[in-house]
Amino acid sequence: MAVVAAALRRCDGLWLMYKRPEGKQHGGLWEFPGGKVEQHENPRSALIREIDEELGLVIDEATLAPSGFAESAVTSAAPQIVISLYTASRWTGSPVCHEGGEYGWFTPREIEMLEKPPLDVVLAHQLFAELQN
Ligand SMILES: Nc1nc2c([nH]c(=O)n2[C@H]2C[C@H](O)[C@@H](COP(=O)(O)OP(=O)(O)OP(=O)(O)O)O2)c(=O)[nH]1
Repeated sequence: MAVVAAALRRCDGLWLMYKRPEGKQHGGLWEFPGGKVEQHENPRSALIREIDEELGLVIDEATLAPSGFAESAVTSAAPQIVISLYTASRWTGSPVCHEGGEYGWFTPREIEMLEKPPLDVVLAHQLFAELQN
């Protein structure tokens, strides 16, 4: 299953993380916001839809920059998840959690400490290691 996620960077250098609503898979954990790519969509249009639905932010496709990739193990128990991460530093609007959950703005060091779903741990490592180089 293809999943897309956004690393939203504010001009003061803080990054947005989304806390998934309790009761959902990975409820209460902090992730890079995003969701599943539907059949008729490409990854960027899916991400723009998800960020609008989840947080009410409007992002221009052209400003998204690919910045990470993670995949779950292949097993017979569940479909494999493949997540593509895109960075954005421009959008329109202020975040509002339309689907429950909450959001916060964090430094990379704070994000390392947040409790995250397994693939978001990988994405955070990749993103912040790349930025330090
Ligand atoms: N971000 C993230 N998602 C993961 C991980 N592992 C894993 O199975 N997923 C799954 C959970 C969801 O099925 C999907 C992310 O899509 P989503 O955010 O739209 O999920 P959701 O439960 O809100 O969607 P829905 O079924 O309610 O439509 O990826 C992980 O480590 N990080």
